[in-house]
Amino acid sequence: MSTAPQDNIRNFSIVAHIDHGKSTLADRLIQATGGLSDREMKEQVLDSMDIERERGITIKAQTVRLDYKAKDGKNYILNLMDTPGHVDFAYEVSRSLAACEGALLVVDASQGVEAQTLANVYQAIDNDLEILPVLNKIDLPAAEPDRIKAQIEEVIGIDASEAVLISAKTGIGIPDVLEAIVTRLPPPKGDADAPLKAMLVDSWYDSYLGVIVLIRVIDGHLKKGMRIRMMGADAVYDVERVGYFTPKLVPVESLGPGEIGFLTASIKEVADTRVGDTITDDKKPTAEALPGFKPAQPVVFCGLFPVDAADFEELRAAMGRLRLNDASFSFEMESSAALGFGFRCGFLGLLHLEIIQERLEREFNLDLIATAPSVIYKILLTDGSEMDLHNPADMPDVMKIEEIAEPWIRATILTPDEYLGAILKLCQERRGIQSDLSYVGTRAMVTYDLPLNEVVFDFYDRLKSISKGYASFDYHLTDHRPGDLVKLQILVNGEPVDALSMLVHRTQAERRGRAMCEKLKDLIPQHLFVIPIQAAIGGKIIARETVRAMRKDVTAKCYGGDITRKRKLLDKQKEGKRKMRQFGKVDIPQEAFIAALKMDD
Ligand SMILES: Nc1nc2c(ncn2[C@@H]2O[C@H](COP(=O)(O)OP(=O)(O)OP(=O)(O)O)[C@@H](O)[C@H]2O)c(=O)[nH]1
Repeated sequence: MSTAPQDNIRNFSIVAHIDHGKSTLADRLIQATGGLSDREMKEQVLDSMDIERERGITIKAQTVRLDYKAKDGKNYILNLMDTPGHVDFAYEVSRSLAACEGALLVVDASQGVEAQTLANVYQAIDNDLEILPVLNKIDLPAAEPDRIKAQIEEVIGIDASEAVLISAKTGIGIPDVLEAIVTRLPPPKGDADAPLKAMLVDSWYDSYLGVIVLIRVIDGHLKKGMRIRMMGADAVYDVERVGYFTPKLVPVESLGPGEIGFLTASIKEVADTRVGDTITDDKKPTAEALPGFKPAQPVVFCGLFPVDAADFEELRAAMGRLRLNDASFSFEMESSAALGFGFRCGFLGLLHLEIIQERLEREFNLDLIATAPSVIYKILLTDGSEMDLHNPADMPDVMKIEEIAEPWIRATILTPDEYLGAILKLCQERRGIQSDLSYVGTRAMVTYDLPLNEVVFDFYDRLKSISKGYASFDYHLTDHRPGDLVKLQILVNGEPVDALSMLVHRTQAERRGRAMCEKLKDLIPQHLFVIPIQAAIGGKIIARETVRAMRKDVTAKCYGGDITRKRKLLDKQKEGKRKMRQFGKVDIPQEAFIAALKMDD
């Protein structure tokens, strides 16, 4: 089978803010071009994982090849790369964009431009992609296509006069999108006669085929049986299979310039493949490698411990399985006086953390305790050396610390005007420094520099709740800045609970400590003795609450009469017991930890 002429190829991504209809549009395009029969067509085929489907968010970038016969009578190959919309996965967006010539910019015609619309479209513009604006949801009575067109021009600065108007839900405008892809997006321009040069876009583990590598061929041809070299990893493999997805897997003999597809080559682990690496012909290598990507670095850390210590090995195995397909998730063993053996885990952000935790609990049936999330602090010691601190429990003695620096982010928030006051207040409380405020029609766009430490604590939930869900938010890491940071410890019955200790800014310590003590007071069940709960910095107690002693046995009020009721109570206690951890003489229920994680002001 010969490879496709480049003039008939279009490679594109869809960029959008969350919920503006990217997945629905992708489904429609697959359906309209006959990639799957109606029977095979399940809702949102590109979102393959259960959790994605349930939450309606796209996590792993996927690619499908569509065959399209255009009005000019020619057959085209359209490669659609799906991209995730959430800030935690911005890295996956950037690598998908690097493999394309064009992008559909999908904007909800009733909502308009949002924070992630901006973040994603700027990435596409930075990658020199041709942008095709698409206004979705025009079936909604609230749709205002003309106003949103003007908004796109004003805010993003691209021509939106010929934006395609569609409803991905009802199917209106889908044929126009397909025609616009062919007529308005450029074809790839590779050199067919040059040595093979391909970009490694993504890789994942498949239980039948082993590691599957998604690639974009730039120049030359990738053929079955050929010996390839991964230039960055400096490894050599023999190609076993070559093909593409429709989304069904279709094997072919070779892929030519401009094509997107996959290869398998007995690669053992996903960790052996580097996203952005250059793949070339080992016999006739390309002269120059592609610039490559920086690997995605975990920015949020937390401890994950099994509720039942006997599940430790199972947890290790489950994490290993998840990591096979998610190189941005990291874990290493950790032991805590309070929680026993577990793992210190690194994530791209809070959503990533929640998803991994949920998958471990749901797919592997594990009961977990998560400690409060933390960021990476850079500590300068008095002896001149530096260290990265991932876990507050490992903080060196304050006498040895010269300076602690924390990561800062640049956040962009778009909001209807009426919520602006409350949002500015929230950012201010979180030590934010305002850097810009402008208006996009009736909506305010505000830019803040914020310490990431203040954002990992429920910032996003608070933002959503004070704006009734209307504010949108996007951020990127900027730098580390020194701050007056202290270690806040929580003592239960005089014993420090290492899993609850955290680094906080001195100005926030009392508020955080007090809130934590108040929460714990309600969450720790009464015992036969009085339990003091204290928050402390160094040796100094800054807040205190008390759990009063219990007076009598819970079953006493059953007077021994109603035996079923008594048994029920005992069962309930047993169930509760399973989820408890012992701290000295005190049992603390799992909810106390979850509450610490979700701590409100
Ligand atoms: N009325 C209407 N609703 C739509 C249309 N397109 C999508 N939706 C709905 O909007 C919601 C979000 O659509 P998705 O396709 O999941 O959005 P998405 O942008 O892929 O979201 P993420 O995968 O989370 O980034 C769903 O409830 C869709 O049914 C449309 O044209 N009209």
